[in-house]
Amino acid sequence: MMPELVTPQESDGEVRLAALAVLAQQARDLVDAVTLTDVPEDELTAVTAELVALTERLGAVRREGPLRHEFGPDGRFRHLGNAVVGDCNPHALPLVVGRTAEGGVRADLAFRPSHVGPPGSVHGGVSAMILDHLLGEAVAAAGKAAMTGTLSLKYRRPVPYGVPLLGAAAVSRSEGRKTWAEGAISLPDGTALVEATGLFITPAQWVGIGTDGRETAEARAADGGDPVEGGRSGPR
Ligand SMILES: CCCCCCCC/C=C\CCCCCCCC(=O)SCCNC(=O)CCNC(=O)[C@H](O)C(C)(C)COP(=O)(O)OP(=O)(O)OC[C@H]1O[C@@H](n2cnc3c(N)ncnc32)[C@H](O)[C@@H]1OP(=O)(O)O
Repeated sequence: MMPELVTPQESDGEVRLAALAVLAQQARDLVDAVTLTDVPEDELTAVTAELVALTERLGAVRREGPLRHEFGPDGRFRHLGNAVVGDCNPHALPLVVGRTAEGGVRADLAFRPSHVGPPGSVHGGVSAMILDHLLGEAVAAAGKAAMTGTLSLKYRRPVPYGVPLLGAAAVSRSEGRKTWAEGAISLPDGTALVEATGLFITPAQWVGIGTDGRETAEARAADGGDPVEGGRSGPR
């Protein structure tokens, strides 16, 4: 039988989303446990059988797609399903990004053993994913809604997992629809492990849309001052 499709609008109360975030965290802990487990084979088989049953229970009612960009109850734009920052996405660290006094962004982070690539250190693609997002957040902090056009990485030293690290990024310049940003993942003492530069491009159809998905004041003025009711929908 086909599972029933439930749209986000029908199912997403804040209490349910909070429960989903707890489930996502448990799933992250499960991934760590799978990555590091050394229990005997029969126990692996028994746990797998239980996980098959749990997977079926969760899949009994499925939504059409991952959680979308939306406005939270505090009026802030959020994306709980995001692969890097989404509290409800088990794939996300999740990264908690804050703004700096200088207009850039920063985030404390610690990679998990499941992020391993080369012996004892984090996969370069995982570092790239984090830096892509941080640079994008820096661009958003500068008021630009944009997507990554190019991303260039300099891997200076192996990135360890399981230890506190710092991610930071800031915009370096902006020209029309193009914005350049740079950033790094560093040890707490400031030693840079991976450095990134990127070009972010505001898609032509996003011109006049702010980083909260709503029409900007400039665009409203150009349109004759009529605000867009409820804002345009964000990227899916
Ligand atoms: C509804 C609004 C809601 C707003 C929401 C804002 C949220 C902010 C909040 C929170 C921050 C979150 C942070 C996220 C961070 C993560 C970001 C990602 O991972 S993004 C996924 C990976 N990137 C893609 O999938 C892009 C795929 N590519 C495209 O969609 C297009 O190619 C795009 C938008 C990059 C360019 O398309 P065109 O049609 O606008 O571009 P054309 O008009 O042809 O070119 C404009 C100029 O840009 C250059 N250009 C175009 N693409 C380029 C590229 N890839 N690299 C370098 N230059 C490029 C061109 O040569 C041209 O330059 P010349 O004006 O001639 O000087």
